[in-house]
Amino acid sequence: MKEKAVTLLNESKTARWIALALISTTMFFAYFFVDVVAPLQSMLETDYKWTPEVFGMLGGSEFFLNVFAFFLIFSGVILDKMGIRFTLITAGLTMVIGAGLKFYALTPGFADTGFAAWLGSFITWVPASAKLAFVGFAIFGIGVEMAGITVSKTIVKWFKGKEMALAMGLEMAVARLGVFAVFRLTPIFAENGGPSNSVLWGLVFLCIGFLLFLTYTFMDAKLDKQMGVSKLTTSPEDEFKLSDLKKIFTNPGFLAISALCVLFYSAIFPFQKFATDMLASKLNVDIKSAAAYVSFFPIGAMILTPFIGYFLDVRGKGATMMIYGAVLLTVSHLIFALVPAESFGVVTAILTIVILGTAFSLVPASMWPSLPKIVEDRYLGSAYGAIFWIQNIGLLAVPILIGWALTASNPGVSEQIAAGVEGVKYNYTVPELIFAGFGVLAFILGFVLKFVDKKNGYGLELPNKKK
Ligand SMILES: C[C@H](NC(=O)[C@@H](N)CCCCN)C(=O)O
Repeated sequence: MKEKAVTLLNESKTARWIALALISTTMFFAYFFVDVVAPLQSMLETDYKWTPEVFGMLGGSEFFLNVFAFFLIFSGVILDKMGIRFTLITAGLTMVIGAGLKFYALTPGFADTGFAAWLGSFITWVPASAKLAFVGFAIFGIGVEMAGITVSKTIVKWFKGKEMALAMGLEMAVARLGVFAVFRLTPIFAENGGPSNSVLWGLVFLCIGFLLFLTYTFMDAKLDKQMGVSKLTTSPEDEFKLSDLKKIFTNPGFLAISALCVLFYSAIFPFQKFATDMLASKLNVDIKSAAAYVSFFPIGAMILTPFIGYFLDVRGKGATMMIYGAVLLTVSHLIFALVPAESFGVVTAILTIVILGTAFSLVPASMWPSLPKIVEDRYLGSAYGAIFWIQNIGLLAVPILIGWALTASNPGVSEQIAAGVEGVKYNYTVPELIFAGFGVLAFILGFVLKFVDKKNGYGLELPNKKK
């Protein structure tokens, strides 16, 4: 009897783009929540007595448990052991719980409790609301990074051998749109109810995101059923083993790409936190205008990333793209560092941001689809977890390094600002040179990656799409 051939769900273009839309929309909401209070620094200072230091600590708390309690490593292992559906639901719930705690920290309901009084009784320069918000944001941080690695593995599952880099590029573009949306929407939400209203909206969005993840799991279950994936069909050699972690951390391709990743992202995300003040000081404009220039950065990356992804799918050249990205990263930070303020106008600022935005498209668009070429599928989740963990160490440490370098290279400036002296500004030459230094190291690592690729035949320069 002739067996009926089953057309897999991921062979249907419509089905795989619907799957992508479901998980990407949740990442939009997740990235929205990451920066939900970013534009509200002064409101938080007035309404909740959060000093700039306290505000800065909130950013670090997102990475705290992932780095120090190794949650990102656990998340990768959970993903490989328990599968995509379980991990997506866990990630979605963790984000909602963490966000809920952060919202509660900002409500009068919490401020009136004995718990708040107790939290406020030690390390008194950090208000109780901030302490609870740190805990909530650290829990949310576990969820958002877990979601990030699971979404990457999901895209590989649906798009490998097809439009994989384009799909990853589109997912990142949608996530970057979330960062843009936050700068537009959060101030409006806060005008009608303060920072807690903005966080409440972020929480509502995350609940919708959780439902989208849940909807996706039905598609995932159907695909697995068609593929015949079950505990019975998975042979022991296909299963993830804890010893695979050793394989990941001794894989030369993984080590090279992780080092490139931490260096590159250390000159991107931490830069974003300082960029507004840096441009305001260099251009001698107010914070609002400087922030408007900086908002071109995620938007530029958002527009370019899918195009670069498409190019990588049909033409390849992933490792070369990462080298070009590192060059552009270095050039843009050198311009910020070395062009004197007298010759640095708005046009130079926007052009430099466009160069940086191009780097921010080239490297992520080629880096994330490269990992499945370097490691085996059965431990791909752990590999994404491990690379994010290494990256998170940089994202936690570099803002502290930059803050320290800024203070050390501008003696007396913070004291004058605190005393209300008008017209005093930081000079960002040293921090910008540090960012440029990361770019130079990333450039060297790009060549190391190209070398190990040639030696081990990963195929990083080959197109993703099978003809
Ligand atoms: C896909 C990649 N995501 C990450 O690198 C995350 N580990 C960090 C997200 C931090 C958000 N502030 C990316 O967005 O390029």
